[in-house]
Amino acid sequence: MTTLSTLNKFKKDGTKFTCLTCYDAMFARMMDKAQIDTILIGDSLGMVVQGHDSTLPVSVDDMAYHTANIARSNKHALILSDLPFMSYVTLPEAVTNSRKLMQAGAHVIKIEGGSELCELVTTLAQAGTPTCVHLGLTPQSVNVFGGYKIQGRGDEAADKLLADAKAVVAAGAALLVLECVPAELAKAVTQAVAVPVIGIGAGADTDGQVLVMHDMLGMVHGRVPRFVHDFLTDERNSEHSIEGAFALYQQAVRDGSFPTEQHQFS
Ligand SMILES: Nc1nc(=O)c2c([nH]1)NC[C@@H]1CN(c3ccc(C(=O)N[C@@H](CCC(=O)O)C(=O)O)cc3)CN21
Ligand SMILES: CC(C)C(=O)C(=O)O
Ligand SMILES: [Mg+2]
Repeated sequence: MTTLSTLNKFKKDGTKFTCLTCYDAMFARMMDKAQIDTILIGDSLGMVVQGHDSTLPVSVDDMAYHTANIARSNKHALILSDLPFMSYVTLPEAVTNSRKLMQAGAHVIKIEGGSELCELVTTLAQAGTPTCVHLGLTPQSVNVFGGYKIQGRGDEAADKLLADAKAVVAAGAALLVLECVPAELAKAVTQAVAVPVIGIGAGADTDGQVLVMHDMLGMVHGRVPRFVHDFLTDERNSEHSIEGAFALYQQAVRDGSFPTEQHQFS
């Protein structure tokens, strides 16, 4: 069973670990077989499951439903669940909604933002709920960014992201996710904080990697993001099976063959 202690040990050892998004039982069982280290019930389910064009319509009840599906079906992975859009603006709301996801089976609550989350991070940690803070391209702010665009480019933006990362870790964040930031910045953040850092489109030097499951099985709607690799049709997955794709992803992240330079931004 993977715990936060396992991931902290991985960071110390330099053992790279995996995360995949998952929303239902059968895939969760296959991820258990492939020994995927951590699972994220991502609010990306709004796009890949519900058919919306952003993550904004997803509700806390949706997240709790999918979290419970996974918690019943996978006993190996550490389970992270996203608090969805506008469900953690005020402290009381954030606490109520975190409780729903923890009681549905999450082990860690993931929230998007920077140093403005510090008070919430501390409150949840004191109440027994570890947090993962998602920085960089935070999809719940797509309307602020004006699209899904790389973040943290330029000295000022990079300095702000590094300061945000340090602040939330000082406040008690247990994990970080860095999405679509230059690889050099992701490396600097990973070295600057004591907690494990999970990257997507953030280069090979973060402690862990995450992908949306559908993407890594070659099911992409629209343009294929740079950080996606299709592990289903990869020749190393000779049977082109779903379980083989999960196992290959686990192996490729562990042995450092994924991600490569073609999956990152500079
Ligand atoms: N299926 C899926 N995969 C994801 O990775 C994902 C979701 N859905 N939904 C929520 C967010 C949205 N994400 C996205 C979506 C698109 C790009 C994208 O097209 N990125 C461009 C970079 C643009 C730039 O250069 O600034 C790319 O080429 O990767 C990135 C992240 C990541 N998340
Ligand atoms: C892309 C990952 C990190 C995520 O937040 C999601 O799947 O919702
Ligand atoms: Mg998300």
